[in-house]
Amino acid sequence: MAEDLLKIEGLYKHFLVDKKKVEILKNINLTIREGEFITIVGHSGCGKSTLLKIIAGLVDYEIGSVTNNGTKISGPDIDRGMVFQEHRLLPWLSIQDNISFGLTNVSKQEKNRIVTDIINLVKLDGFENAYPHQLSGGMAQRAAIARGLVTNPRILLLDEPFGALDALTRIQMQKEILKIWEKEKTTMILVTHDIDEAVYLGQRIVVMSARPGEIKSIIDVDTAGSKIRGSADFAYLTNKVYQYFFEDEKQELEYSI
Ligand SMILES: Nc1ncnc2c1ncn2[C@@H]1O[C@H](COP(=O)(O)OP(=O)(O)OP(=O)(O)O)[C@@H](O)[C@H]1O
Repeated sequence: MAEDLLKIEGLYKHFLVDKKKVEILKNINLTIREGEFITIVGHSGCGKSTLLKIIAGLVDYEIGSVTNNGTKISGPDIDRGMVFQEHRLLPWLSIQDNISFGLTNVSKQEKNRIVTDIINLVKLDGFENAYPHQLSGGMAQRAAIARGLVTNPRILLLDEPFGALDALTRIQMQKEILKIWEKEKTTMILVTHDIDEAVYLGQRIVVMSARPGEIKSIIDVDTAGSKIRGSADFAYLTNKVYQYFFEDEKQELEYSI
């Protein structure tokens, strides 16, 4: 059994908007084990990105505790890489320079070796010297994933990484991120509003309520069949998430009839 790595306990978060307190996250409790692939699915605005940013150390919180390997998270660290929906590559740097940007304290030779390996991993060989505008959306997102992985983080946080891609590229990228996860064994936490994606990628699926985001359910994806789109297991799981996802709306609908 893998070790517990990330522990979120009794986490609450609010933002002040127009001097008014807006509750964003409510009593989040979640323990993530080393090497797990966790997907977090929830309605737009339920606080998924905020939760990821708190784990990344980019946003603070009022109540609760978030620890990484027993240490309270108090800011960003190379231990936690992040990939956003937009690739955020620097347009004036080549792909290899973008990827190696965060690599400090290594010799030039070591840097070249690491970047070559990671470029192979994300299948961008031949495009080392290209610039971001010369890549397709999927390729740019692969470069962003490479940049997130280049420091060999223990945890990779993925905030809707495939959200801006067309449906076919998205499916391709989902397959690729699974292969990368299987090879690198990095703990991955991916936020999405796509139920299909959450089921296909996650070993556990965290389903959140609408804002203020609370965890409604954590679903284990434990059969091989559940990774095969079109299988009965896959359909069963997507339906299960769907039920949780639209529970509130169903209730509202029932009340209004
Ligand atoms: N810096 C901020 N200041 C004030 N409010 C914020 C800030 N960041 C986020 N919010 C608000 O917090 C809520 C949750 O935002 P968040 O981006 O975490 O949601 P999300 O679930 O990731 O949504 P989406 O799927 O649409 O990206 C939203 O209502 C948003 O307006």
